[in-house]
Amino acid sequence: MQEKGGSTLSDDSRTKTPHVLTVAGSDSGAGAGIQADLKACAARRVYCSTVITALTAQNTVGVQGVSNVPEDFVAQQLKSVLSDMQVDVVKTGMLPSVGIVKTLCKTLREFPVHALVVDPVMVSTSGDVLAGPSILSTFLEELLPMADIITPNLKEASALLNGMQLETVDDMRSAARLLHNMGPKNVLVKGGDLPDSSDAVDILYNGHNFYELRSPRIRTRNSHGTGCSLASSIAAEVAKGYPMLSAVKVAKRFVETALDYSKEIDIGNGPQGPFDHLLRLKSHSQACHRQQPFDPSDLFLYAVTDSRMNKRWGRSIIDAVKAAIDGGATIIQLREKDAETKDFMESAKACLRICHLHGVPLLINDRVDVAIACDADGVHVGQSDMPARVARTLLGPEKIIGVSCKTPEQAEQAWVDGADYIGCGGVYPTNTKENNITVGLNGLKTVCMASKLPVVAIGGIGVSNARAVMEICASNLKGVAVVSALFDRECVQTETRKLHEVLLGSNIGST
Ligand SMILES: Nc1ncnc2c1ncn2[C@@H]1O[C@H](COP(=O)(O)OP(=O)(O)OP(=O)(O)O)[C@@H](O)[C@H]1O
Ligand SMILES: Cc1ncc(CO)c(N)n1
Ligand SMILES: [Mg+2]
Repeated sequence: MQEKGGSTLSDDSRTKTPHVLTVAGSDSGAGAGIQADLKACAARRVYCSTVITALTAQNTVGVQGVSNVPEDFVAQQLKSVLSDMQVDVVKTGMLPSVGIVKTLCKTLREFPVHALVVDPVMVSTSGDVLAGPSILSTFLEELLPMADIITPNLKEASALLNGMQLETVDDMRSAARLLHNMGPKNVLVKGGDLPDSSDAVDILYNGHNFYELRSPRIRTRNSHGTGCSLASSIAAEVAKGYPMLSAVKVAKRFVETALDYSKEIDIGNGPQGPFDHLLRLKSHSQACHRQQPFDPSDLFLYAVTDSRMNKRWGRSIIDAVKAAIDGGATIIQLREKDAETKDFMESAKACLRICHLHGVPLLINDRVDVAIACDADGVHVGQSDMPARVARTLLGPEKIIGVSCKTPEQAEQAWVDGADYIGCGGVYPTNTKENNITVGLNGLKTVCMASKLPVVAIGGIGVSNARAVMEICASNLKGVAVVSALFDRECVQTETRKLHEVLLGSNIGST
């Protein structure tokens, strides 16, 4: 065992994080270059270090300026990274001078890596020159023979082949074969710019077989940086250990998915906008749905729907939610144990619109997938559902997570796992849950005292006993959660209103 930074991990027990080093130019608009590489690697879950070869002043209109990084400073960056970090794959983008290409090749001979992905960037889609023809011979003589794959677009393939005309998929095949003769193990000729093609067609050639990779062409303005992102994603998959053909297929599918997700993004006034690698950006109207972070006072009157009760009373889940909100419910949880997933998603989306219109948060019971798919405000999980810590990594920091707890130990775990509140019960016996152990008012009080989180009481609570529950006088008991007392009744709105009045008269209502 070796002492390392205070820990006693031996070297072979350190897990290896796949690592791509990108050697490329900065794009100030952040759609392409280093910035695209970082985002693509993050999206593909691979660590990415960066050696910057040039700064470009660039936006969605074009490239307004270029300033090369001095060759010896590129060398210094390369050495800093490669001498310390375990890089699996080097990916190159903009290499603006012969000196920089030579420096890179020399350093790679000194610090060999598992694979080299070369995106022979020369001209941006806007038509601006990023690496002039003077570098062609160094590319051909030194860099290409070291590459595991090169990924030229049509113009770049043509430039590397002395101006050969490339207009059809057959031309792309010929180009791939000729480029392969120059030494790289694989050649991917990208057809993003192929005229009149309803598909995005790329040709991969490994010296033995041709693979025609097709995906539907996404109709979008936001395709700036597709080339850089594709090459980085290939590097990321190779760094994980995938063979080249799988890596290219996954990378292409990734670019396609991100382009499709990003169709509506509106950044910049030029002809080619950036896309969203992380599939996370939202439009302003979507982002405004629910501005407030979780407020524990929302737990005041917590209505939990029940599909069987709705069926018994012949009401839709949407009508049930509407009536509860009209009666004064302050938060809604959809608990649909029997619904088909597709129906559940549709109803959840409709309920979400209603809840947001009234500023009421909507949580989904148990089904983290449904919560993510319809962008609900959060989830409520039980002790045998997905652990709150896992739900938190899936849902992100801003969503609400509640956990059912009966004991102080469970309440402590919910806190450690990053939950926002706990639901404690059953306080009283209930027929909503079979074989449910009742904790009683004493159990509720014990959990409240032990919990660092706000608590909502649940189980057999209604108009007749809500006051007694609130009178246990725990400052973190913020409200009551109810199912039958609202939804197993003729008029949901009336029952909710009655309960609301009782709660207002209790000590939390008055504080
Ligand atoms: N509209 C589109 N829909 C789907 N896939 C696309 C689209 N445009 C490009 N692609 C794919 O994206 C990848 C990059 O191809 P492209 O030919 O655009 O590279 P490039 O010109 O080097 O990119 P850049 O715009 O960064 O310079 C390829 O796999 C290509 O098939
Ligand atoms: C910095 C940089 N690298 C690569 C490209 C090619 O998309 C670009 N436009 N800018
Ligand atoms: Mg292009």
